[in-house]
Amino acid sequence: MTEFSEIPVIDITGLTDVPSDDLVAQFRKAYGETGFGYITGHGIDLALIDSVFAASAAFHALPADQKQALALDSGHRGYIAINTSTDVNSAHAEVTKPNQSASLMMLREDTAHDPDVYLSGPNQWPDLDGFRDLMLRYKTEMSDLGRRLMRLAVLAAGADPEPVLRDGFATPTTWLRLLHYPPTDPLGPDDLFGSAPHNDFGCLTLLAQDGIGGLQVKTPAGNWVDAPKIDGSFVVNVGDMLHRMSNGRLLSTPHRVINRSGRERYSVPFFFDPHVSYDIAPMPGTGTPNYAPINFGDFLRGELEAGYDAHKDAKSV
Ligand SMILES: O=C(O)CCC(=O)C(=O)O
Ligand SMILES: [Fe+2]
Repeated sequence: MTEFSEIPVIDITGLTDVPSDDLVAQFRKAYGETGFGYITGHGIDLALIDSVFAASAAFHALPADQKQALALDSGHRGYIAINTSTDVNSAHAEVTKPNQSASLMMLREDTAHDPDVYLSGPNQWPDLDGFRDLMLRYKTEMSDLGRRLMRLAVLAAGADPEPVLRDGFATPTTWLRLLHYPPTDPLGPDDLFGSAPHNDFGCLTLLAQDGIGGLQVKTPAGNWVDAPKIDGSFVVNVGDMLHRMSNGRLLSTPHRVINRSGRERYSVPFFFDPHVSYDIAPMPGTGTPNYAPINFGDFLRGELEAGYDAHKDAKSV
């Protein structure tokens, strides 16, 4: 493992389905050594991102009962209030207290729940003008970016993107989360986190954040490197599923959020994952497999049922 002291910046301006060898090499280095990068030149309109943050602030400012009416459902869509999510599956021993954040989670917008497709269904929308259209537009644009980055990631891992994109990502599982972190007491306990140390479980995370700061990335030696906002960029990181698909070549790196700024912090992670039917396995071209195949839907069911009451109560869905 290579020790690092900063998060690399990668400019993907003009990224097409056939990225340059130089870009693939940059991606391989960043995600093979750090697991995190700032992606610039991504083509998402910055005004669109600003509108999503404004809508998030409007949502979080709603009265508690209106938010609670959208409480997380068995399709993992809805409102997650503060002090209700602890990272119980975290491999990080220090996690004992619930995350100091509230969020609205939106997945793919299906017209109805299909009992044969885990986590299918419609979202729960707040009664705010234009909110649904804005979020669906952002999801569509971010899915397109996710697909382009996934292609780059698969190439960087040394595999052929065509079968992966076709079989895994024709109908991806997407998670759009509007996170709000109230300030935590600067004199409070050391193990009270906005987001406790964790690895992302999926493939790619594309994070937009405000200028407050607080995201930190763990190095192999156990140091924490700040990942503040760089204007016009997304912080993009690899999760556990892409780590397995790459046969360990791309790293899923622990990270956390501590908001001791004294101010409200908002962030918007977008998680880009395969369809639940997809089997996660080391891709051909990545060497002798170090991991057994697992079905993504089965894996998710285990994670969500262990971590969230909304799933414990609804195991049949
Ligand atoms: O809010 C952030 O900056 C990071 C959030 C995060 O790590 C996550 O939602 O997985
Ligand atoms: Fe994360």
